[in-house]
Amino acid sequence: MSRSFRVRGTGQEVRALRGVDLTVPAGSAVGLVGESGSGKSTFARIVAGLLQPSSGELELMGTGVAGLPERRRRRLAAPIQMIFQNPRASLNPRLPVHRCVAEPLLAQGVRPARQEVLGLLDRVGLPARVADLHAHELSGGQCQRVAIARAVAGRPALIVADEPVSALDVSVQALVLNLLKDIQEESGTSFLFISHDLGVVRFFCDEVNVLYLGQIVERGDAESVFADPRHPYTEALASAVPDVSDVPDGSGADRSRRIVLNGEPPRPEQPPPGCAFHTRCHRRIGPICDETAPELLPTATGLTRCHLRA
Ligand SMILES: Nc1ncnc2c1ncn2[C@@H]1O[C@H](COP(=O)(O)OP(=O)(O)OP(=O)(O)O)[C@@H](O)[C@H]1O
Repeated sequence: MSRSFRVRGTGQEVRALRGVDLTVPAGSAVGLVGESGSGKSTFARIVAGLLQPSSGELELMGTGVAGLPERRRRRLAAPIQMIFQNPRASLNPRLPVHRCVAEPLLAQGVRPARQEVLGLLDRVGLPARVADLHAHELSGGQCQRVAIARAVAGRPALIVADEPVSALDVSVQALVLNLLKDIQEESGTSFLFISHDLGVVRFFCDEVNVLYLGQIVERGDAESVFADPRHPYTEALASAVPDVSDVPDGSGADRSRRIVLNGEPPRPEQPPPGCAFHTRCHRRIGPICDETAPELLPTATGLTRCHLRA
């Protein structure tokens, strides 16, 4: 699917997504990784029904949603829950925590018993007293736990987690990630997991999709994409992930292997001709990269969009 925006003032068109085709199979965790502006949130918002694609179609549980009456579309989308980057902003500040958590159930016409809500809070590691507090009385990590309790309350088929740990302190990130992983493994809920951090996506996901300027440039199972990246952009992302086994004192990344990309990503309203990545690529092989857009083609382990490694 594709999605464009008109920039106010200039009237220029931003092609935020350019033919992104992605499936989240039941029970699996699919990751979408890329820099800021690559189109990750646009994709998440389309899946969550907050935005329409400009072309292409979203299918939920095998049914295309385009042209469906609103009530039917809502019913199809009911088993989808979102977890956002900013946990405090995603909770209604006027409601106590127990009401925030109960929201998806109330939307389904079910009024949960207090005990059920306390059980959900317990599942995300929060004590019962938190139920009567408001978002402003909680830490960022606690807010994200509440948001997770709310997301799982209605037993969703799919959770779209858009940068769920990026706004949290590093010390809390691992706790929240482990919690999400436990939930995924216990409940079999499918996840579309979005992050700019390939290390986080590798930990969480079965399959990884790498997005660059609104296009998927690599897809494969998480371990192969990380250990044997086929696209130079993925290679650079992977090299930035600290590998404690690389350095004698185990303190962080081996900087000698780190690939630093040249410059900022090009502006999405003016993507470069040829391969969109050629302006920053450390493996550019010649004019073909500057002039001809590579297709997303199969490799031994997945798909890649690169003249060099297809
Ligand atoms: N409503 C909008 N109007 C105009 N341009 C938009 C709109 N929403 C997104 N864009 C543009 O689309 C491109 C993709 O944005 P998107 O937020 O999907 O990227 P992202 O990968 O999620 O980045 P970030 O991590 O910074 O949120 C960006 O260039 C952004 O400026």
